[in-house]
Amino acid sequence: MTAPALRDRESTYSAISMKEAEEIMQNIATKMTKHFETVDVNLSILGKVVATTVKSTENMPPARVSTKDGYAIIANDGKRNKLVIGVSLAGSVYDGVLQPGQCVRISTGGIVPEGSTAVVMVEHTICTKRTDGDEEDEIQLKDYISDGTNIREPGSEVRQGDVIVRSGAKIGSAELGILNAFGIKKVHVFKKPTVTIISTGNELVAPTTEYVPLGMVRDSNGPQLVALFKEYGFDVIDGGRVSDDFELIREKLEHHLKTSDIIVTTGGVSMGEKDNLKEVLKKLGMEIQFGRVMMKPGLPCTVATGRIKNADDVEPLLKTVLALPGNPASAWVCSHLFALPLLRKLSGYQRIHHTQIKVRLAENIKLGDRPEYVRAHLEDLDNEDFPIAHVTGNQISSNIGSLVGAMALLVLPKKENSDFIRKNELVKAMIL
Ligand SMILES: Nc1nc2c(c(=O)[nH]1)N[C@H]1C(S)=C(S)[C@@H](COP(=O)(O)OP(=O)(O)OC[C@H]3O[C@@H](n4cnc5c(N)ncnc54)[C@H](O)[C@@H]3O)O[C@H]1N2
Ligand code: MOO
Repeated sequence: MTAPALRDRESTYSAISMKEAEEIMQNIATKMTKHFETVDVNLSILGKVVATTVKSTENMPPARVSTKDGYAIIANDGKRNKLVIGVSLAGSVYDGVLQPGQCVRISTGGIVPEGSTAVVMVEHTICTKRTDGDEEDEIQLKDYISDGTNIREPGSEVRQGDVIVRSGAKIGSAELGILNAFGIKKVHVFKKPTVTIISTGNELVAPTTEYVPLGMVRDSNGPQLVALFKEYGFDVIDGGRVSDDFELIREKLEHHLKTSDIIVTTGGVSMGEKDNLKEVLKKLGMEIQFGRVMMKPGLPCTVATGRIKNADDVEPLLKTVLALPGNPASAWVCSHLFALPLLRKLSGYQRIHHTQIKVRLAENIKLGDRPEYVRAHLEDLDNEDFPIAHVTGNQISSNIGSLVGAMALLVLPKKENSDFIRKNELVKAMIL
């Protein structure tokens, strides 16, 4: 480690624009290996992305099915009175053949018997004869109906061989539903990448610490980021805390690089005399892709890549370390802007960035000398076309309170002609 008096007095990393940083991340995402797996169709696959298109193996519906409770009839037999000759309820099939002047009582989902051409709703009939007071013998149609009424034809919804879930689709309730409807037992999906979270800093103590000595800080970044990536459905390893010691950080990173695709660290990336992360990454043979980004919060946000051999991999794989600033708001915002899109891309998602909408400012906001991602709470008002954005308090990067209740990141430019962006102006917001 360099002695304080000999350290660089200017950062050796020029601050690149957000656009450049995003392009570099895109490039990394393209180069990193995607993993695949074949999994059983059950609830645990929610959120995974399908890698091989799934086609139906049968027609839906498989046979002619009634869409109403009523009577299967021959529509054009010219007879309004029909003899009730049997029953076809959902789950039990009438296997005779219908003749003119006959009908079969049928329920929604019941198989329409052979010979029948339509189903008349019970509401459109009168019972004209009954046995023992309760068994229907004959019904009368109030009106004639046409052929095909209230019948789902075989394959009318999905034909055998049709695509039911396309490659690239994220499995949600609808996809899980249709896979079950067709009895698909296994699907080939993108394997979710593994991300490890590590907090660095001599000052860190366990979040459960009751009396925190002066100068020490409870580690909130660790649990916060573990929770963030879990919230978005990724496989997260909690790598715990490590002091600012160069060797200890190196050992911890080396250990976790073997089992993770991505590591997110917090702390130790700025100009402090204990800010070792960039040097450790270089020592591990990784290439720093960028070391500062012209953004607030998150100026010293650092990303490095390197080919690392997994214990069981023959070929070394490209791994990425996102070394994020220790300030809680910086770590959280940079995780949203850089880590989540990368994780999504590796998981096979088509849309990797947060949705952007326009929102109306509830107050004046002072612009800074860097483009800024301001945390905001959104309110929907009946008489307003756009959601109203309320800033979540003091936006200093150390203010963890600014993250609570944040539903969006307002994308604000740096100050040019005006120091302020005014109340009621429309600005872009990333929905979280
Ligand atoms: N001379 C300069 N100083 C600083 C610069 C600069 O350009 N020149 N940049 C500032 C900016 S911007 C940021 S952001 C911070 C980032 O610093 P580091 O990444 O090196 O972070 P640390 O110094 O380790 O920590 C900053 C702050 O955050 C607290 N922290 C750290 N880890 C955690 C954690 N796991 N849980 C909760 N809080 C944490 C830490 O105690 C510090 O208060 O640097 C500026 N300085
Ligand atoms: O870039 Mo830092 O996150 O402003 O304090």
